[in-house]
Amino acid sequence: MALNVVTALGTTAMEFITRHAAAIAVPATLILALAVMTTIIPLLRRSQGKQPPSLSDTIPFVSNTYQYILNLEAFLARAVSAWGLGGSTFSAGVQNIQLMLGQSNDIVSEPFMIMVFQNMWNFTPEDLAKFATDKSGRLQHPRVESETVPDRQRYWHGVHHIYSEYMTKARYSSRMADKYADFFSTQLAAHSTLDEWTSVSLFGFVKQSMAHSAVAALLGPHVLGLNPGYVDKFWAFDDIVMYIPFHAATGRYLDAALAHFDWDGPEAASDWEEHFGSAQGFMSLIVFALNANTIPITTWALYELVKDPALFQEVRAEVLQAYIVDATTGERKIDVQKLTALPLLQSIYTETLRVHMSLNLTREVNNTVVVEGYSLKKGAVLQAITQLAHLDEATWGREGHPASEFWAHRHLKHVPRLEKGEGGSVLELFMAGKSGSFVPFGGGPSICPGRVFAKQEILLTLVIVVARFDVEFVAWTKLDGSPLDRSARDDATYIGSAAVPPDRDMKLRWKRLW
Ligand code: HEM
Repeated sequence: MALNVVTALGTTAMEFITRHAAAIAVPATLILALAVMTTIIPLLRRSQGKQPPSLSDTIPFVSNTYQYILNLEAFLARAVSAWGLGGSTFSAGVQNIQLMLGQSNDIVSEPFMIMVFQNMWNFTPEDLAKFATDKSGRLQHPRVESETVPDRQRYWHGVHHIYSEYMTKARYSSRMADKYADFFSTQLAAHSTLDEWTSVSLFGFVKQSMAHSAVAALLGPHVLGLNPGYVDKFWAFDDIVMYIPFHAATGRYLDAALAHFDWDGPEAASDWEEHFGSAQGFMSLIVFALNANTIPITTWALYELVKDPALFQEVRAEVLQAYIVDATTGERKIDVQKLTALPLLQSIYTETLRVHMSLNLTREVNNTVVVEGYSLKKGAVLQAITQLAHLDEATWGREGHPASEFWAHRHLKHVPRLEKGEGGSVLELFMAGKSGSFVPFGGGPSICPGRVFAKQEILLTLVIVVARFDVEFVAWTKLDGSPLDRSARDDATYIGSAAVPPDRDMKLRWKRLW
């Protein structure tokens, strides 16, 4: 049962947790153990026995709050084992996830997004009020009760329209991906030498160079020139340390972009313009921090490749097929269409997202719905925990390769070449029947609109490094570069909220081949 029901603040256990955590600074693990033992475990047992609890019994926490006072990593690990997911129990969970993430007016994401706009994105009260009063929904047709709302006051639909018309369209994301590949190649050239070995701290390098290149591709390069240290401010924001300087820096970029942009000129109709970046860049500002997902995922994939030289060579042989030679310039270029069809690379991408994406997808009940006999009333908050779906042993486990571990070949199968009469077999990506168990980008009207670009960005980064560099592992270090004798693990502070970055850096040496 990967559907987690959360009531609003005010349930008894929640009050207990918040009051005691604040007043007597009880260690987080103790509070967690108490919450799990006294409330959650009995509820889980009961729910397995199919006796619907009353709403006042529902699992008592609110993710934002418990993230700060409880040990969410330990809680989720406990939940995975306590639920004992597998077989028919989990297939019920998958249906619940699909129900929750579907295109429905009964279960919606808007109240959660308003909380995010207010707490993370510094929306003015006026703008917040516009979104809060628009009940017409995100879809093209307004909800029945809002049919008279004029189009220009359908703010949610406006945002959704930009996502679907610009962010997810291949025309724009491919243009942005091309720009990204150019910027990233320039970064790589500046941090390596042809035919000579250079030392690099991989995570530190990827954090700077990928963020720099993605920002330049998304918003145009001027944001970086106008704001020295923009990427550092972004990471400080990501740590929720200094978010005001980051918003101020973005504001400076917007002011300058608006001052320089010629709305009547040819740029107004182009796919990519240097002041605004792509047409999607402007509207993507409010969710820019989500770009942080691509960098941890790419870093983990690179860690796996560097740790395993045989896998590195296998991937290199595959990705070289995605390069084409430009007939006019003689330069080698990546064919993005070919890239997204390479089975091993896709399996590694899927596997990295499966293992390291940890987000509690959140929705609110808008009209009463009945789920497996549980009546969920308006205002109840629902969470689908990606980790429960992604780490389910029955769905993902293979002999010698438990679901909790990365395995590059997990999503591949050999398909006979019979139709071509050539004999033998080819490798193909195999995800049949697993879509409900793999939700790194969420679903429904709120599904991540950056997913097309994100995939291109991640795959391009992996291909460029693997094809053009010889790489040797040197040592694991702490994030500040100091020595350490253990390998990287998920940084527990990100569990439940995003793609989880590694808690350690990898020192390596690399040599650029071309
Ligand atoms: C590996 C990379 C990424 C992952 C795993 C990821 C994941 C997600 C998830 C899980 C959501 C919430 C979906 C839901 O509630 O159903 C989301 C929302 C969003 N993402 Fe991404 N994301 C990634 C990259 C990106 C990029 C590169 C962009 C922008 C270019 C982006 C823009 C957004 C936006 C705008 C939303 C909010 C959608 C809304 O208004 O509801 N994401 N993302």
